Amino acid sequence: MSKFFLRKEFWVGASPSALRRLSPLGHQQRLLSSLSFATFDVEEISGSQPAEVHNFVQGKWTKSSNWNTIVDPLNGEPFIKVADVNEMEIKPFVESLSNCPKHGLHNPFKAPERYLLYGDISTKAAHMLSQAKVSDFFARLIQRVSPKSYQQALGEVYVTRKFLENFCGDQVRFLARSFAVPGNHLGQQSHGFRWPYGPVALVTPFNFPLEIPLLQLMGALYMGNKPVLKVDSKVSIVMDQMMRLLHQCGMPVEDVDFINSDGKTMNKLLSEAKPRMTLFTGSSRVAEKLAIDLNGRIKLEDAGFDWKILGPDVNEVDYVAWVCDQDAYACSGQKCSAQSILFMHENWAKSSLTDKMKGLAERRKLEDLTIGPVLTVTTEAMLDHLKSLLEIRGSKLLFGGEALENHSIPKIYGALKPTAVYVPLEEILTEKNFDLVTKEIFGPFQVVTEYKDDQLHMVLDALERMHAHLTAAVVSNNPIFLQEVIGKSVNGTTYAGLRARTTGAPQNHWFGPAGDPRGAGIGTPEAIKLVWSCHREVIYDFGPVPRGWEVPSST
Ligand SMILES: NC(=O)c1ccc[n+]([C@@H]2O[C@H](COP(=O)([O-])OP(=O)(O)OC[C@H]3O[C@@H](n4cnc5c(N)ncnc54)[C@H](O)[C@@H]3O)[C@@H](O)[C@H]2O)c1
Repeated sequence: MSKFFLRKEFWVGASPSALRRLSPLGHQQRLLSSLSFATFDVEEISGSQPAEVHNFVQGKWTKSSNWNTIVDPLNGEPFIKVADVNEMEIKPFVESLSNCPKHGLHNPFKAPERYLLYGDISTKAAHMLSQAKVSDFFARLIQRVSPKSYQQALGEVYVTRKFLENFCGDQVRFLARSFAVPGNHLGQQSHGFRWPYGPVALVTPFNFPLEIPLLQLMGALYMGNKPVLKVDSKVSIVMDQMMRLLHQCGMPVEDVDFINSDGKTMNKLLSEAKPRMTLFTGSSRVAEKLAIDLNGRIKLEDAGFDWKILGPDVNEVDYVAWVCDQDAYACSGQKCSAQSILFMHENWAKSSLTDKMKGLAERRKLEDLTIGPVLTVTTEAMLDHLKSLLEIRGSKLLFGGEALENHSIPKIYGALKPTAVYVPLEEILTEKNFDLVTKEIFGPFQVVTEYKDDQLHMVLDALERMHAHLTAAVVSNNPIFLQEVIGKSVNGTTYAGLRARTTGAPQNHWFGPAGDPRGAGIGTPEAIKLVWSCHREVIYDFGPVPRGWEVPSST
């Protein structure tokens, strides 16, 4: 994350309440410039003034019989009420989806002007997000529900805006570019088209409340589908506001339904509405269940146990230590691409790398949210995991390993200092320890290990045995080393070279797992086409029938 972000010193030392006021705009200016699409002032959401999140179905905002109360992750105050649809209330959503035919809302033979419409909507939405008061609104809203530093939250808004800019003008129709191949005789030609699935569903997690749902939603719409969107209720307030912005930018109200519910109700909706395709982003546990329930009509972006290998060539130790710190601990480790395990060549182990990583980790503080609440793993669970790892022979705590202090983060969430634990490579590979060591802890937690030249095959064996193949980094400028590691691994998004990282996921490169036919992608034209459209071949065969043609004998 780079220069477009705020100067770092601007944030250092800010108290949580001061942080609320700190943004490029400042509190006063923000109050003066209320936003036409927004239904609240982001700074005013509190226990005494809770914000509401509604559902959107069949062209209208609706409430439901129950409210799900979300607590402020920084102080436990109930601060957001989400209209929670229960299993008896899903009918309008099922009906709405079933109104969309399999051939979609548009395709190359139907309503092609909608490709242009979505180019226009993207232009307008990108323009709105380029306004400082709008990007600040979304960055602050993200921070309130999924606490991360302002730079990280603004980075999410920035990537979203750049994605929209990429699909302005004619770029949406170029996504549906077809190709033709000459046939066997005059009048025959085969054409390959990108075809929508029609009714589709999109389920997304809490950690990127804007970027993941918006990028996938627009991809679905660009290709001619009608999606029902479900975002984790803890953070769905962000897409509630984004839906309103998109409506203002001209998105037809019938095009997207937006539901707030628990996982069980969503599971029922999917089973009843039978979307032709579902994109699921979240844990592997739910992903595998849905794959069965939906008979395989699903694409997945699931868990990440992401690895980084430092090759034998040691260079730029400060830089590599900083990237390790960002990869493991930015967003309190709650990126699916977060560095979960670091394999250091012994040359790096002899350098000052881990000391520098420790120093950088210790700079992180709750005041500026460079470390903060962990929304799906409790402190106790993380400390228990650490304890189990420390029981492995030869393992040791490198740094962290303690709960955060002096905070009001509610007990349902986790609060842990950035933690690294060393486990010997030989021990990682044992049958007894492997699953434990390679368990994804969705928090500020990483395993560190060391290998020698003649142990690279053991590192490669560990990669082969892992279940998730999302992101990876091979930190080396030695092409032979890179060739060896890349050639013997599968991760879908692999960074290679001295500056390699595991996180980042900007809009300009593919992000997604590999090695699984159900694997989805996000961000690029290729990702959109793969996830949100299928291939249809139309073979034109106009004739003429050759002069003098006669009925041949049967074959
Ligand atoms: N691969 C990626 O691109 C990517 C991106 C972000 C997060 N993740 C992964 O997501 C996980 C963290 O998110 P989480 O723990 O909140 O995930 P989760 O699987 O618990 O929840 C994800 C979403 O699924 C919904 N859900 C839960 N059960 C459901 C069911 N039975 N049917 C339908 N929907 C259901 C939830 O309400 C939520 O909206 C981590 O494993 C992380 O690696 C992956």
